[in-house]
Amino acid sequence: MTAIDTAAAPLTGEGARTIRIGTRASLLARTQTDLIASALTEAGATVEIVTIATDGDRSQAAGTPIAQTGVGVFVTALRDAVLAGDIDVAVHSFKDLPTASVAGLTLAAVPAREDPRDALVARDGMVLGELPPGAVVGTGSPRRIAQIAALGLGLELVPIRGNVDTRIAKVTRGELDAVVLARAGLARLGRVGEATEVLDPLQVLPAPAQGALACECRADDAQLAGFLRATLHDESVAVAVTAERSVLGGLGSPCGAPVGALAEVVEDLDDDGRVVERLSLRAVAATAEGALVRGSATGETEDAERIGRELAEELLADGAEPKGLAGDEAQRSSTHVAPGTGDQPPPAS
Ligand SMILES: NCc1[nH]cc(CCC(=O)O)c1CC(=O)O
Repeated sequence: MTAIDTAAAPLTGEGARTIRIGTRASLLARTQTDLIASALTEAGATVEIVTIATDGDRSQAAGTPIAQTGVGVFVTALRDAVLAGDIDVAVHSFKDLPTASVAGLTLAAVPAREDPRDALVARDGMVLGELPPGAVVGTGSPRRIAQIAALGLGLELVPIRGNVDTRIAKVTRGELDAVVLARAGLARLGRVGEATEVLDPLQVLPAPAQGALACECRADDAQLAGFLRATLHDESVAVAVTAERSVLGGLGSPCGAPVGALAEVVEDLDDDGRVVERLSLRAVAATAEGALVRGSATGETEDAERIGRELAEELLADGAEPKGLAGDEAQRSSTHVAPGTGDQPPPAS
């Protein structure tokens, strides 16, 4: 790790240092990074966007199946660039981050979240319930597969990868009857109008942290971390995402396992009729047989981590598989996570 003298120059005003923000090359990643860059510029900072080609992007371009590209490929290159001092900030889709923290990096800000739900893009404007039995639905995510299969609609679920545009094009071209995607990706790309249904979390819970972003910087760059937090951070989102990811961690599952979780900070009345914030959390996990177990919990916002972990314990007691197979959508890499091996790094998704 290179030691960098960052404290000398201010972040705004006369003689300000330029904040270099790293992004993956995909249109969605660049759009998300632009959003963050605009907010920082608005706050008076000078920013530069640096595109980092990740191993995942390179192998995708070369046509390598995701199962051979290893874990965390979409995240590691960005993190390495921050640690090396090539960039100052990494903007990630939060749901792609492994639950383990990385030495030398700090999660400086969790910005406002997009609608976290999943969306269906189907031919002829259909919703899930209108698709005929045998209709072919593209999704490589074990979480989506488990929950959609459980609806008992007789749909054929087929693996699919690629960016948002590639996936929707398979429906437009008639190769698939429908695809399931994160609504947040569609919204950020200005294509939410192409969704034919937004899936009800009562039926399909989104991936932990879906729709949220994570802004990381070097842990020793306290000046920047403080600025990112002051400018971008949304504490309610951070609390919700903490609870959701704690379910994943509590199950011992890598991100991308067949685990759904959705938390919200809601207003409630305490015993004296005062308005208080409370955390509400729902989660779903698959059993080894592919059945679903569901649970929910509420509590104090400051207990987010414990609430998530305890809900995970309940799900385990109800038969949830302790370690699901890896891979939410593009990150599918089930060949990398052998059941029972406890010491592998968690794959990203
Ligand atoms: N696993 C890939 C991935 N990571 C983040 C998003 C979408 C944006 C988000 O969830 O914040 C997607 C695509 C998808 O699931 O459709």
